[in-house]
Amino acid sequence: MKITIIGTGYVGLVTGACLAELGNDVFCLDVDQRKIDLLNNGGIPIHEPGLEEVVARNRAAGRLQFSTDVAASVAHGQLQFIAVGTPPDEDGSADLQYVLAAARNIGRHMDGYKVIVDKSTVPVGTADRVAAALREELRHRGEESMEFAVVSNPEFLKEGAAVEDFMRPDRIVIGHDDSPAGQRARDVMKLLYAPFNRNHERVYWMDVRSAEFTKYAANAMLATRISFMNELANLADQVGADIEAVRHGIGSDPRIGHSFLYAGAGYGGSCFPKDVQALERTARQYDQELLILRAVEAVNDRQKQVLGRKVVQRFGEDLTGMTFAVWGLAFKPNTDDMREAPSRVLLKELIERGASVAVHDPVAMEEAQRVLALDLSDAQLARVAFRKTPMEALDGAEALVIVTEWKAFRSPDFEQIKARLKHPVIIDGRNLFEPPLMTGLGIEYHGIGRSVLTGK
Ligand SMILES: NC(=O)C1=CN([C@@H]2O[C@H](COP(=O)(O)OP(=O)(O)OC[C@H]3O[C@@H](n4cnc5c(N)ncnc54)[C@H](O)[C@@H]3O)[C@@H](O)[C@H]2O)C=CC1
Ligand SMILES: O=C(O)[C@H]1O[C@H](OP(=O)(O)OP(=O)(O)OC[C@H]2O[C@@H](n3ccc(=O)[nH]c3=O)[C@H](O)[C@@H]2O)[C@H](O)[C@@H](O)[C@@H]1O
Repeated sequence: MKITIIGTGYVGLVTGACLAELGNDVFCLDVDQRKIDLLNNGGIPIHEPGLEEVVARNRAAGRLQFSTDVAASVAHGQLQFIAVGTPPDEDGSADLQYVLAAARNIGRHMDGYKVIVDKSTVPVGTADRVAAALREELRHRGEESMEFAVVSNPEFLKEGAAVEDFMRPDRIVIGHDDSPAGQRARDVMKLLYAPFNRNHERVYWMDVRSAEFTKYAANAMLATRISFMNELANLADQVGADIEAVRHGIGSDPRIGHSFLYAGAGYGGSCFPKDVQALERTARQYDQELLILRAVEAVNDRQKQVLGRKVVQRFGEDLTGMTFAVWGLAFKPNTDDMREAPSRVLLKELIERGASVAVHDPVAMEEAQRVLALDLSDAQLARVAFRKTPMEALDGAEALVIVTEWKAFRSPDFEQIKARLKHPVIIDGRNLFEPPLMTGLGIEYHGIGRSVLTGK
């Protein structure tokens, strides 16, 4: 099928590349000329396992092209995926300016039936606004009778596993209306997703508003589980229980399940924080307050400070003259994404208390330099040393603080850690190690919600 993807970011690029991999003819559009040039020169703007190979293979096969040419992009696909950003507005609601701009571009150039697919995460009711923007453009052209349908097809992929998630989705949610154009769109979408739906009934058909809502409900539920566990972990620290034992204990109940129950340094990334806020904002527009989600957000803001708090408890409020080693900067492993990363809150706190930091991340160091320049003053940034290896970050540091659970951090040489640090102290925001093992190695270990095992 001929498909246009508008917005070549995380979601757009992965969607475009994966649909091309299945034999479709895909045209990826972006307004960012540098991004398009990079892709046309064989580069990849994001770190995402497996993506580079899929893009290269399909470009070479002539099934995947990148361009900034709007008219050509509209002409190309009967399916027009909108995968542009929906960042938070000042009040926390989703900013729809890029989505609506994309819709208007389609309306300005289309010359026959199109299926517009809202892939971006957008508030309930957005499909109607997309349709209205498009219709207005058609009216300007005197083409108001031209047929189109807007369907909602939210994306559930995770960064760091995006290609895998897209190719083997747990579910595909598609919302369409019952008009003739909507029914026709359903047939087009059915054909598109047929390869994903061979053995299992993975596609959930519903009305458009329910599909839009499903995306927010999913992210809000996942964020709720994390905040719930983080809050209990802090209590476990107080009462002398082990949150990891508790996690196993409750996860074995199939009604609860094991996934997404890891206590840690708080959730970050481009989606949970913004989507929780946007759903709260939608509720407020209907004079309703989502009390649970307000708490989820507040707990997460507090949890992002947990590592700083543990450093202060151990080393005092004034950290002047001290250096701390920090492993992991990205908001999660296998990505270079630093959006809303808990490491940013930790680094700011340590530096404001007078400390210096020596940091290492396997892939996010370049991106970290960029975002930390926004978070910190020049003088503060001068106190951040970027180290090539995890071990180099340890030299002369008071303690090691772990923020991101990269695989490469899971089996370090503990003797070397002890030898390089001033004190054998690990403050672990992701519970990577077993506390009794650490004690046996002579390491003072501070996990999240595990104080019973360390006597801290
Ligand atoms: N990043 C993720 O893991 C996931 C993101 N989403 C949602 O997908 C949407 C996109 O997110 P990302 O891909 O992360 O954003 P992104 O910021 O990586 O990419 C968006 C792209 O759209 C381009 N763009 C903006 N306006 C445009 C226009 N009028 N025409 C063409 N291109 C335009 C931008 O230049 C940028 O390259 C958001 O709504 C997000 O919430 C959903 C699931 C997963
Ligand atoms: O809408 C989106 O953009 C995406 O948001 C999340 O994906 P993502 O943000 O890439 O990453 P996650 O793996 O969900 O992790 C989010 C944050 O939660 C934290 N987390 C996750 C799981 C857990 O048990 N504990 C925990 O603290 C991670 O460290 C990370 O900071 C969802 O998992 C995807 O399904 C969704 O498509």
